[in-house]
Amino acid sequence: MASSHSHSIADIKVHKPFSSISPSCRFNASDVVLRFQGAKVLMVGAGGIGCELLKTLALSGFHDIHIIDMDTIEVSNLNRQFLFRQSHVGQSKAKVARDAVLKFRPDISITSYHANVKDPDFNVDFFKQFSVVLNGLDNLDARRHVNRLCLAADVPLVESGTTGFLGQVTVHVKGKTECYECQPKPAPKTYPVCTITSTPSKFVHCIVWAKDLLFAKLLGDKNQENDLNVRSSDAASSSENVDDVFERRKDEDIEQYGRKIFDHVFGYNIELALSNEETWKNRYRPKPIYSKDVLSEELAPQNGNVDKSHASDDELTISAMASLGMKNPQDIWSVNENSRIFLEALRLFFTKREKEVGNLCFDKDDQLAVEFVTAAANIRAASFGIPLHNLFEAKGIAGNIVHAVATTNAVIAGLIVIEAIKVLRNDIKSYRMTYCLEHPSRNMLLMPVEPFEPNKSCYVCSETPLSLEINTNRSKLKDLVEKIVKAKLGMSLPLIMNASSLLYEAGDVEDDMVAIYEANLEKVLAELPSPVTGGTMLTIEDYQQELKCNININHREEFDEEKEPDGMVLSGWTQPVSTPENKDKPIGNGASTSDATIAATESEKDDEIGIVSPLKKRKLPDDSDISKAAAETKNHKQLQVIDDEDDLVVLEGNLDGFKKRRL
Ligand SMILES: Nc1ncnc2c1ncn2[C@@H]1O[C@H](COP(=O)(O)OP(=O)(O)OP(=O)(O)O)[C@@H](O)[C@H]1O
Ligand SMILES: [Zn+2]
Repeated sequence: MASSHSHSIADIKVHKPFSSISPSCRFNASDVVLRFQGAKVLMVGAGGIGCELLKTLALSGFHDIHIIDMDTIEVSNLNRQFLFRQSHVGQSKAKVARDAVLKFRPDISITSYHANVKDPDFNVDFFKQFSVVLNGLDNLDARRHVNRLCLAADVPLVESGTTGFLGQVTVHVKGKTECYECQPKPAPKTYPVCTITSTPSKFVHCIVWAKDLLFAKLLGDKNQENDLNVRSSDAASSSENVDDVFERRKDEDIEQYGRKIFDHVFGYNIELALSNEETWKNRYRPKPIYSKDVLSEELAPQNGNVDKSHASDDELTISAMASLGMKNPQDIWSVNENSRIFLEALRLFFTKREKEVGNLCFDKDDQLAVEFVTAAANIRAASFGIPLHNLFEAKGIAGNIVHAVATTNAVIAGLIVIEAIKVLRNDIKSYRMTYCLEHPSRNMLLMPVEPFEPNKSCYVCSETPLSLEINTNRSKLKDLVEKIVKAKLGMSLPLIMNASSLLYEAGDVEDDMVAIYEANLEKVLAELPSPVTGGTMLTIEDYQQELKCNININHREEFDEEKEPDGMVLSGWTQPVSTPENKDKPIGNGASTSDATIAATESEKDDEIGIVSPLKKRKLPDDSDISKAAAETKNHKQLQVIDDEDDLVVLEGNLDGFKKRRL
């Protein structure tokens, strides 16, 4: 490798893989190699992006890579997580990924951790040992956690995400660029409970009802609050405790029980709802459906006539479709077929998976659960005049599935490594956040944008994020409240890692007082949306009514949709914030879709994730910026697409004299 760098050649160990990418790279090669050798890299996530990333890092000359992933390999990962094979199913992703890469790069060091990155072992000191952290995660919660640890440890973070054809890579360096949380990340779309329980108008509403209410009520934790019966319990006669309907009596035949549930939720509840004329003045009036109307007694006799020979005893393969001889997940079932699947799935849960009943959570990889939810959603859809969907579609909606595209992951992994190299070179001026687009924009498929500066009012990375005004004359109380609020709102970096346990100094305040304030504050703070996006006044009173303190929180700016560029809306990452449907509801923390609120990401065809056109550009480079960026990356391999032709064309090498290569 030709180099005029001042290090002696003996210092420079040139690695074949690196030399193979270096000719088109404007980095000073020897400098980078040296840094690579000393660089200790932490990767979080060994999934779709992670597998690509580990391979690219290893082939780019990185020598010391640590990788954390909490998952084991599933069959559904094999189509794109190419380091894994069928025989690895059930094994640790981090470990198998490590072993696979060591086979072709035996001379490097890869350390794997089969663990949750939120484990306390991965603390600030652990993070401090790394030169850069690279995220290949799939959820907001873990991303936030890593962001905060990187800030606390002062280690640069390269963050990434993909959804189908869309992808994003961003660089977060404390004090230099915005942190991952400088811009609030909107929560998954939520639906008002009444839309779900009473007035569904889209298939996704029926799916949410079937999954989060009916499935949860019949098969999940009985102690969880559940709005399934919200309407009927309002109107129910006092003679019947409606909750008893869902309990299976000891002597009750499973077929009888299934029909009782069916008639209650699809028949009786709809009739009750219809009794409120006001609701239906401007709406489609739903039709009650009773089992006797859609199923003849012979079709589903008391003891069942189904062919059970198909049903396997392996939990995740027990299938109502198999047991009814229905094979194609892309067939749309009739109401009769949906009703048979509904009853059969319920029967199979209560007979073959009895032990799990009461503990089940919906899982898109659980065949029987998907069948049950598909059937229940379809019967409800039929009742409300909503078009029925097949199992494949219903599964996609229920599991918020946007099919992963392996190529996007590979492109994003490459970009992560490019940014990591810039970070190691401390080449701040050339940091870019890069968007991978579904359709080329201004002839570009990859859209580089200069990173933002830190948001001065970001409550995570700025020094004085929230102003607290505490009106109390007892300074100890003031301290305590401040600490608790800090811990709860995540304002102080090391403390937020312990958000669940409140921090106070022993001896400051008496224990019983602390307990009282804790309880009271927990309650108040729990109501705060997080991240906070609107002005809120907290009033905290202690139980003894002796003290009163008001906390006035000056919130950072509201999320500005205008700043988000076209089409860059990633599930669980960057999404539009509010829709008329949910604008009155507080925005949750987006970390989970399984909490008490009914949440789902809209993924119906007519409203697909990622195609959000009304949004304006964020801080896109103007044409001169683009040519500047192009000039800066002149010698890089460029991946671009010409959009005036249908064929995908890759521009290779230097942009001045590029040659087109047809794919
Ligand atoms: N808190 C966490 N600690 C460690 N690893 C995590 C954490 N959260 C997510 N991950 C890992 O991040 C990876 C994300 O990869 P990816 O987006 O490809 O998801 P997947 O679970 O492999 O695939 P899919 O969800 O599409 O079936 C997963 O392997 C997951 O285990
Ligand atoms: Zn920030």
